[in-house]
Amino acid sequence: MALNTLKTETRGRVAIITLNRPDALNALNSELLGELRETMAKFGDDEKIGAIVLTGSEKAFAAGADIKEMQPLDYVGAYMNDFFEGWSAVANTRKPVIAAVSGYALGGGCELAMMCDIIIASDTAKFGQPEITLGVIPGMGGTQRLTRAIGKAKAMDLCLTGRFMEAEEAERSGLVARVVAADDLMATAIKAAEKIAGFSLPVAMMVKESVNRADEMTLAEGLRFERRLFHSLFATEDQKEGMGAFVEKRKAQFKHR
Ligand SMILES: CC(C)(O)CC(=O)SCCNC(=O)CCNC(=O)[C@H](O)C(C)(C)COP(=O)(O)OP(=O)(O)OC[C@H]1O[C@@H](n2cnc3c(N)ncnc32)[C@H](O)[C@@H]1OP(=O)(O)O
Repeated sequence: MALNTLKTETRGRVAIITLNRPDALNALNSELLGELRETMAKFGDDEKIGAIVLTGSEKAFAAGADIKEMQPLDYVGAYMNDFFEGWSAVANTRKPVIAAVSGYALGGGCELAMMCDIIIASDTAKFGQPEITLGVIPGMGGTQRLTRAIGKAKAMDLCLTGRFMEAEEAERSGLVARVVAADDLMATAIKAAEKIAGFSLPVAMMVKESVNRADEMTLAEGLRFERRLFHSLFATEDQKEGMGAFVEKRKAQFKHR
């Protein structure tokens, strides 16, 4: 498939997807969504890939959904097409995804970063949900995922004022896992992805699934869900290998089985 709005490459077991609409600060349009869905599905199905890094440009991870594409929408059109529902496929990617964020991550850009599992930001990153300035509210999860990530006080502040939050505040608030110098962003994100991809893939996928359940379940349900997944891992070769390697004082060689 020829890609117009993305670039992709693989490095060992890590896939790197770069948003590539430089003239529009990587604004998220339908074409980009289609290509991102296909690419995520392709890497999701590829047994040789253990983790994905999603990034943008130095100036913008993504400056939001494409306002020029949205502007002519009417209510019936938006409702009948369930506009933005397509992003659920990206959020539901089962392999670990790291967002490497530099520059603007606004509106849908911030929401896309929050669909990923770990956000690593450069010290130039700016996060925000400025939809209120356009006469709308966030529509790709901003009011929900941001509130879960940073709490009601900060989420209300960002969504109601539309102000941008610098990387340091984003890390302090719990949105961002790590902040690094801009020059180190990709190396740091790829190194973290390589680390994850070196572990057992089914185990990494179960970690992701179980942590994500914390947002959806009561504590009692979540603890039971986690424990059942834990029990199931004793049926895998990788549990035998991981624990065997520890006991034998050697490095584990996981087979993803
Ligand atoms: C998914 C939802 C429902 O939650 C909704 C959204 O995501 S709504 C969009 C939220 N995002 C925004 O409101 C940010 C819009 N962009 C900006 O405010 C500024 O571009 C900026 C502050 C990020 C950067 O400003 P500046 O450096 O001055 O660059 P510009 O000249 O403004 O932009 C360059 C170029 O990119 C186009 N652009 C930027 N953002 C978008 C966008 N979200 N959609 C479409 N196009 C965008 C901008 O129009 C410029 O292009 P030209 O007009 O020069 O062709």
